[in-house]
Amino acid sequence: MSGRYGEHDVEHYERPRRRTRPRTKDRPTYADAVDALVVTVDRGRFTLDIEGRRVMAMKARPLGRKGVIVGDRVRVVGDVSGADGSLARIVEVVERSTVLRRTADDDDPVERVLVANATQLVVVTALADPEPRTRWIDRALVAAYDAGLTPLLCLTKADLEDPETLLVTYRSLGVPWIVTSRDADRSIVGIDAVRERLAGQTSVLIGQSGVGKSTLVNALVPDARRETGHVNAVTGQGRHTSTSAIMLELPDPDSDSRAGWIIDTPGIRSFGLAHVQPEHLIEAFPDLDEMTEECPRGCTHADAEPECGLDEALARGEADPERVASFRRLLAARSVTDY
Ligand SMILES: Nc1nc2c(ncn2[C@@H]2O[C@H](COP(=O)(O)OP(=O)(O)OP(=O)(O)O)[C@@H](O)[C@H]2O)c(=O)[nH]1
Ligand SMILES: [Zn+2]
Repeated sequence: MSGRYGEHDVEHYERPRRRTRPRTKDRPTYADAVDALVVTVDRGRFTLDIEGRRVMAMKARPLGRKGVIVGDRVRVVGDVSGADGSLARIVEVVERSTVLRRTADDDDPVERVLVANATQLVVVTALADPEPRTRWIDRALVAAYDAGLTPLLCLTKADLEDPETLLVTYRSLGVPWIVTSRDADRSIVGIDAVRERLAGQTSVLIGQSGVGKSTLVNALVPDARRETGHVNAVTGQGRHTSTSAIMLELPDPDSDSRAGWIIDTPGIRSFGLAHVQPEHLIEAFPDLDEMTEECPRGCTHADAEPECGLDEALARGEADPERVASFRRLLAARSVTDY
């Protein structure tokens, strides 16, 4: 740590006030700051990963009201030792490559940015117990496509129900999927395949209550509970963090290194999707997007739109009716409330 960035001179590297959107490049005053990754957020305190160390930090004043969320890559100054009682300061948030967000909805009145820089959204659904809810899956997929994350359907409890019934609904969308089940000895069949799909990725796992998400996380990250310290010894329940997201290292079983990152989302059960624009959603389906070039201005590409290019492509026999129908189902899922 350099004396220049001691405890008390935070103001000295405050940026000129007129610049509202700072870029990462021209910031010579932060030259001594180190790179870190935000792994948890809890009431204004941030747990960072710095070269494998866990370091507590808070926002420095220059950041103002700018949000810092799980998955953010940040620059920090101050005490970055991670020693007990130490506290570093976050002076900068590096531009995010992706942002997973939710609009305010019935469950949560505030629009939130949930997770930064994730690459994959793993939609965990049980094939039975509880019954799969396709509306909910559709909404999760919309959130993934809108955020630019690759979706992965993870279908659990295949020991209770054949996955085929559910898969027919998603095949024409081309959603990648993976199936797990529980063996007689209670081990999870398919966990190695899941691990392979998570390697090299930063994967957000979401699922409704009881689908087996914790079972998966515990199988993938053997010391997940210890690492997060989020399980209350009395109730066995996780303590709620303000973003309800926790970043965990996915160990590589064949080496000491890390295979990827998992972001568990206890408490995130729904997605408000009011922010999703049809024009943006269709970009996740380049073949369909191409067919909408001649659409009337403002066309949402929904069923009832007059002269929608999707209908014209269907009429010419150039579009797969099931794929168009599935895309339109996703479009409609943006605004349903009974999921
Ligand atoms: N039959 C069967 N049961 C499973 C499987 N995976 C998990 N379970 C059971 O399903 C129940 C719910 O699993 P959890 O991992 O706690 O589910 P969760 O999604 O984390 O649910 P919350 O804790 O409410 O968020 C538990 O009783 C598990 O033992 C599976 O592949 N097959
Ligand atoms: Zn259209």
